[in-house]
Amino acid sequence: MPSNDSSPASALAELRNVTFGYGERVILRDLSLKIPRGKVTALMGASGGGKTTVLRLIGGQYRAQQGEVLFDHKDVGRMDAAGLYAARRRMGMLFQFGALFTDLNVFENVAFPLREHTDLSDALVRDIVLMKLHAVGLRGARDLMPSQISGGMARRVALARAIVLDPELVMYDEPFAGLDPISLGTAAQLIRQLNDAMGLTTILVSHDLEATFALADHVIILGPGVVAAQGTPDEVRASTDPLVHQFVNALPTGPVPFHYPGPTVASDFGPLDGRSA
Ligand SMILES: Nc1ncnc2c1ncn2[C@@H]1O[C@H](COP(=O)(O)OP(=O)(O)OP(=O)(O)O)[C@@H](O)[C@H]1O
Repeated sequence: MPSNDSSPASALAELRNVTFGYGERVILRDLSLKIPRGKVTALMGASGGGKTTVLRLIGGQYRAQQGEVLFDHKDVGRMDAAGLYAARRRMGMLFQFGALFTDLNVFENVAFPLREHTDLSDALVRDIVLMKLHAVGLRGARDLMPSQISGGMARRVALARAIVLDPELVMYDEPFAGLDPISLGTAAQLIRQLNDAMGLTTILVSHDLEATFALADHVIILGPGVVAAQGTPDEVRASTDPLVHQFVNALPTGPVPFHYPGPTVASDFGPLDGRSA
């Protein structure tokens, strides 16, 4: 049953006044948000708003230019290589499209993080991999190659791989992209079940409003670089913020601009120097 508890003590990850840009272009401006422990938090918002960037900051792939990115109360941006490696060991990630290694079979794809990060015996690796594959309904598909399974199955293999190290935090970046409705429903149910059965904390970046609102305990809508709304799915749905209204009602017009920022129309289409209009 979804519940909502975002008291400070229960945050597993947190951004405090984070400013981050790629080069000159500022993507996140003084952004603060909390990822409550044990919950499924959906991070949503218009394309390019910085959702994947937030995951990359929590995962330590990038460092904030200002502010703190905390994982279990420690600043990821200040960790040395060993600290970061240890923190990442506690995180599972499924990045966009959850690509599998095409030259490894299903079993070896899921076993990969175990072989990289542990020196467990082959017998133990086999038991853990089969347990995770069982959890996603694919124990019987262990010997198949990625080319022999459907897109929905591949996503479930990627889910099994994301949780194979028994992470505390699992981050899914668009796990539903490109799935048919049945596979999408299965993936959504699995994300919920894995979160609850394994006592995980989940961050889910998704554009699928219906599936995500049905699944999440806590929803954060990012506007351009800031939190536009957060709360339970019902609270966010009821928000009167114009950007949130546009987003949850999938309206083509509103504060989210159609055009990527650039030169004015007049300067792009106006007369060229030396050319007659
Ligand atoms: N490595 C990079 N170098 C330069 N700019 C980048 C890089 N990665 C992302 N960006 C830019 O940063 C902005 C935010 O990107 P990000 O992927 O975090 O957004 P998003 O909200 O996840 O978008 P989407 O929903 O489309 O995946 C985008 O405008 C993107 O073009």
